[in-house]
Amino acid sequence: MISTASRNGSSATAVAKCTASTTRCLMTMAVGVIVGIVVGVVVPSAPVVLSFQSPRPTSSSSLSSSSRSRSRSVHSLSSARDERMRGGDAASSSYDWIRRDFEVRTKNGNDDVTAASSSSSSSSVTTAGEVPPRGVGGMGTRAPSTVLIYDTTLRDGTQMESISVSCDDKIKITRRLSKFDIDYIEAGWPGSNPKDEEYFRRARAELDETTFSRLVAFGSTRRKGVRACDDVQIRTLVDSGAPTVCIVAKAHLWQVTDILRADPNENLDMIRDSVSYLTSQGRKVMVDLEHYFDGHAFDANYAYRCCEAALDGGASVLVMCDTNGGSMPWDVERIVAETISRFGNEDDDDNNNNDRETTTTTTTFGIHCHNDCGLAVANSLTAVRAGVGLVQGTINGIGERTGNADLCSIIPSLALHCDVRDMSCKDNLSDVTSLSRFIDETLNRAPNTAAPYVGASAFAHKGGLHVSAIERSPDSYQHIDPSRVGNRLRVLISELSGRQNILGKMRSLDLEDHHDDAVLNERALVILDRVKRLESMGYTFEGADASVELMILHSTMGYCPPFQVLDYTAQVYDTNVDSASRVMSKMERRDVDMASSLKKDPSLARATVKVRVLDGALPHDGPYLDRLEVSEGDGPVDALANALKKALSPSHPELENLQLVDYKVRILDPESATRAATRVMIEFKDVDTGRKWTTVSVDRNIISASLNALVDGFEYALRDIVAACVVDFE
Ligand SMILES: CC(=O)SCCNC(=O)CCNC(=O)[C@H](O)C(C)(C)COP(=O)(O)OP(=O)(O)OC[C@H]1O[C@@H](n2cnc3c(N)ncnc32)[C@H](O)[C@@H]1OP(=O)(O)O
Ligand SMILES: CC(C)C(=O)C(=O)O
Repeated sequence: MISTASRNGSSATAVAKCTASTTRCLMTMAVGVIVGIVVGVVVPSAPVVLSFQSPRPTSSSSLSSSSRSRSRSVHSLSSARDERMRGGDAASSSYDWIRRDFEVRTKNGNDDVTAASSSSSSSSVTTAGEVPPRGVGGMGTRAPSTVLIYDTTLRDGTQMESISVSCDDKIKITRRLSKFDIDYIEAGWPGSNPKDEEYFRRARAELDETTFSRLVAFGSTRRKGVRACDDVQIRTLVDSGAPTVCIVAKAHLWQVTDILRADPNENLDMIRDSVSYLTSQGRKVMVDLEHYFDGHAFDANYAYRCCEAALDGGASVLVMCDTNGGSMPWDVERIVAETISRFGNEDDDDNNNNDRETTTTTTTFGIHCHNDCGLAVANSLTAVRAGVGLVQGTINGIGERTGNADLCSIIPSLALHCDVRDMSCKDNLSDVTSLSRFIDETLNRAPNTAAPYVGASAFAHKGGLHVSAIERSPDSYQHIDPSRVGNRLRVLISELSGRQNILGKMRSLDLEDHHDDAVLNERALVILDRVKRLESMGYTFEGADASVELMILHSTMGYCPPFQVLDYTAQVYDTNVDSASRVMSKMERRDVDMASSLKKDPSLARATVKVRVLDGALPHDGPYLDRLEVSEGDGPVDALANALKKALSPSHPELENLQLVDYKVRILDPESATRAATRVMIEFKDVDTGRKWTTVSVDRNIISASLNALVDGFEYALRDIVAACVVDFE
């Protein structure tokens, strides 16, 4: 009932004989290897057999002996080209990305970016080797020297679409924020739901006198017509046990009359009574003045009366909120400055009392911004410049609608670009990237790779001109040293790369097997040319570091891949055929197929893989063995991966730790329908070390593209062995 066919690759004979001296090169003959594949989908009366021949793409093929000699003969290239290559002054550049990072700054005895910029800002002339000033710095005279950070990830953050956090995760996040020395953690609204009530019960034990952060319970002013002491919601705030409570109060006259539908004076009473009752219960009270900026524009006097009511009640922090996120930075600056000059303590140097332990006397002003115009961070920093001493925000900027001000941008900006001297979490700045990723991970969100400071792309350099410049000084295209926020510089390889992208990558891999710059340059140009050509065919290398690394390894003298696929077959069986040959309806058939694929029936696909594999220890003149294995799987790619692992593991048991974690397929020219070129990207993980890497391959045959991406992934897993080969060679 099942019929299949296989076809041996012609390469088997091409590499059949090898002596010890030729062993080194044997595995490098992958170019031109023809592998055969058969995909057979069998139905009872009419077996269908599709067969393809697909050469292994040359992206990860090794440098053949002829191409090696090409690499050796680069000195003979035209002198004009040599000149161009040498123009890069490669001999004098160390290109040691991380270690040399900001060497210039430390050489000048100045390790502080802010100080560097402000201290030298009067001079516009720099001498060679000096990092020029950024031009502006500091926050002006009204900015306080101390800024308190108030995190509302667990309250406003959870008001974002698609975010929901369990009580356990809330506790986990609280611990992590406290470890970062966040001053205040607003963790929920105990009057809102049982989960938040439970959270406060449990969190009391977590955040006690010994922990740095102060826990805040959030709520609102009392309801109309109810005494504060009788208001159920206010009661839950007290019962939460949180030492600090923050209540939202309407500060916009129109919102009061038309939305809350309260008398303006009653709203003032609601604010005053609520604050006063909560302070009488021993709580430190903060008031979030909702719609403050719009309310100020509508009727500044009423907005001020709301401030007065809160102060009368004994509030210690007044937070001005840009609730709808529509305020411009200049309006924020003006309104904050006007408010602080009206209510701030003129005798206080900072116009603010930013002592987080204070419960009465002078007032701290705070800011809470939403990101509806993409200005939440700018508005928050502007408010600090105008005098506020407490900034509310969330990790990664999550929050209602388009989110809140992102503390992962605000904290580093205050620490590195402004004159804020005193901020509790400043000493933990290098932990901010890890904090950001922890929150995304816990909330099950895909990280924003372009996030300032903490995103994976925040210090990733792609354009050739940029990379060539940062080779001379990372300052040329970076506003800070990434390590200050726990991030790292990355160089991406793509069709927009220049020679320096490749050279940088080669050096970062420590594969400088040749000390002649001209040879390295030429090799970089060959690889660059190849990258550009392959990307024009649909490859994309910037997300496939492992394939890039292998391409470089394959161009390195002395490199021999640890194995080579000689041929393979992949077969797909249809075991759901009704033996009585009953004709099934389309729907019926689909149900049967779906049921069996969900059962994960491993006999649905079968693959064979024949490999020539380096067996034994280094140096690499150990024996090469041919091994043929067959495996089944949930589909042809799964079966191929299993067969490959089975064939290689006896020689390389470390491959048992290899796990496929992602498999992405993209059709590149959909107009070609089923003939379309397919890009396959596979992500692998070493379960032992947790390390991940991604490979890419493109082919019109999806099975072939998949196999090639698999081969790269397996070869990459063995790169330490092959890297040792390279060093051994010279
Ligand atoms: C700008 C902000 O982000 S504020 C925080 C917003 N966050 C949330 O709303 C999340 C948690 N919310 C909840 O769980 C619920 O909405 C609750 C428990 C607070 C209230 O639920 P309910 O009692 O069913 O009321 P509902 O949500 O339908 O309406 C809100 C009520 O609060 C009133 N209200 C709104 N703001 C205030 C305020 N500052 N002070 C007093 N009452 C207020 C509204 O007028 C309305 O009362 P009304 O219908 O009598 O006029
Ligand atoms: C409750 C306050 C702080 C709020 O979320 C807002 O006004 O946006």
